[in-house]
Amino acid sequence: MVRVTSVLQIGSRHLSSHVSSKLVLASASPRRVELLTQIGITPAAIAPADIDETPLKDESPRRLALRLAEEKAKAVADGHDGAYVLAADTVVACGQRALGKPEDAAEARKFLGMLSGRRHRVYGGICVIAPDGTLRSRVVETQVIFRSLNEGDIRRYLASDEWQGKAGAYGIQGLAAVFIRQISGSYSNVVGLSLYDTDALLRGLGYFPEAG
Ligand SMILES: Cc1cn([C@H]2C[C@H](O)[C@@H](COP(=O)(O)OP(=O)(O)OP(=O)(O)O)O2)c(=O)[nH]c1=O
Repeated sequence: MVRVTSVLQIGSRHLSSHVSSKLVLASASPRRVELLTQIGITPAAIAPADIDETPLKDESPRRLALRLAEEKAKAVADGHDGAYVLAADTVVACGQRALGKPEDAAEARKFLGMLSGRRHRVYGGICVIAPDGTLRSRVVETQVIFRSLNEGDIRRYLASDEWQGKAGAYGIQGLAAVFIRQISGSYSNVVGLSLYDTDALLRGLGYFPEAG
C-alpha cells in the first residue's frame, strides 16, 4: 500500500486562529457518512460537489482519484468559511483502465466481467481543507482479488441493484463480499473512505471531533 500526502495552501479562505470541530462532508455518498459515524464524526453539513468526473487524457487512475477528491473539496470550501471540508473519490482500476460508476446494467455487466478472476486496485483519493485554507490530500491503494464469476453470479448480482452508484459496479460491503477472494490494504478505502487516512489527515490539520 502506498500513501503519499501533499500539502498546499489555498488563498481564498478566512484565517481562523481558533480550533474548529465543524466538518463539512463534500459528498453525496451515504457510505461516507456511515463510515465517518463509525469513528465518531458527525458532519455539521453535507454538501455534495457537482464537478465533472471525466478523466483527463492519459490520466492514471491514481491521479484521477486524487484530482477529483481535491476538486470536490475546493468546490465546497469556497462557501464554507470556518469549517473543515472533507472530500473523497473512489476509482477502481483494472490495469490502467479506470472503472467509475457504471452508467447502466450493460456497463455494470462489462465491468464485472473485467474484474472476474483477476486482481485489481481500488484508489481512494481523500482531501481535507482546513479553516485557514491549508489543503492536504493523499491517495490510498487497496488490492482486491475477485474469484471467477459465472453467468449466474453476474445475473443475480445485477438483479440486486447493488451495482448502482458504485465504482467498478460492486459494493464489497454487500452481496459482492462473496466475490472477494483476497484483499490487501484498507477495507474502508474500498467502501469509500479510508478511516485510518481520514483520521490522520484531520488530526494533522488540528481537527478533533467534539467530545461527548
Ligand atoms: C468499490 C466500491 C465502491 N463503492 C462506492 C463508494 C462511492 O460512493 C462510489 C464511488 O463514487 P465516487 O464518485 O467516489 O462517490 P459518489 O459519487 O458516491 O459520491 P461523491 O462524489 O458525492 O462523494 O462507489 C462502495 O460503496 N463499495 C465498493 O466496494
